[in-house]
Amino acid sequence: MNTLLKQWEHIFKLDPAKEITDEDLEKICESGTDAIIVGGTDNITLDSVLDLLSRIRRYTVPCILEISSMDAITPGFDYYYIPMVLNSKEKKWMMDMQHQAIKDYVDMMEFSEIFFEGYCILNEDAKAFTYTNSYLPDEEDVIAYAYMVDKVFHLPIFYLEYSGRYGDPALVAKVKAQLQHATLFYGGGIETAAQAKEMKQNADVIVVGNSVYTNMKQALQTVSAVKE
Ligand SMILES: CC(C)=CCC/C(C)=C/CC/C(C)=C/CC/C(C)=C/CC/C(C)=C/CC/C(C)=C/CC/C(C)=C/COP(=O)(O)OP(=O)(O)O
Ligand SMILES: O=P(O)(O)OC[C@@H](O)CO
Ligand SMILES: [Mg+2]
Repeated sequence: MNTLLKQWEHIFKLDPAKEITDEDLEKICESGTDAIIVGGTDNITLDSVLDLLSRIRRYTVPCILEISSMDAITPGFDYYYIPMVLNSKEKKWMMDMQHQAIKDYVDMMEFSEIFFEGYCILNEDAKAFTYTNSYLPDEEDVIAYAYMVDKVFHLPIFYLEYSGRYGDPALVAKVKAQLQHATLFYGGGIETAAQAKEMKQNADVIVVGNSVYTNMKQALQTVSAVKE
């Protein structure tokens, strides 16, 4: 277990398919956030990942590649996060893509840098939801997935993903109560300091993505909101 995971509270997720100016990137990297995840669902190319990586590397903030495509895997990141989508209706998004990638990359995999994430995608309008052919689980399903991540698969991360929409704080609290080992990531629709604070009351780590591209000033305020 990487002890950093237990210390982190706030992460920005930057999408290589979206534009960000050098000035805004500097503000994000120097914001006091604990790490930057590079990731998104579609149009992720090796060139765009490498470009963003080299720009983030001007700063000391830890940089993680969240792998969504086999075409955009590259060395040079501090850590690699690998999603496994628990509520996909297709086994390939939970098991088969990861299985094939391990066959292809096993000789290059440094397991102390690689973290598998049990993903539960709860926003039907998120690209990742459609892309992975997921279904909408009810509360009992979500709690059971949390149990499986924590006690069956022993994954380091359970990721409650509402990408693009602010989620249900009460459900986050129930999931948190279920977890003894896994670190709980919450991501989705966090735009304000108040929302960041509310979700951080139960999630171990909050992830802020889209608001970097829609309201930078507010996005930056989410860092101090969880670290006060
Ligand atoms: C060369 C080298 C040193 C390699 C290092 C070794 C290494 C790390 C090898 C990798 C091994 C491995 C097991 C790879 C896995 C490969 C893979 C493609 C797995 C499938 C992942 C997956 C389930 C993808 C589906 C999409 C998804 C869940 C993406 C997660 C990110 C996410 C949810 C983004 C937000 O999406 P959304 O908001 O809906 O959309 P946009 O932001 O784009 O609008
Ligand atoms: O883009 P937002 O809605 O902030 O979500 C963050 C992250 O969980 C996306 O994978
Ligand atoms: Mg997004």
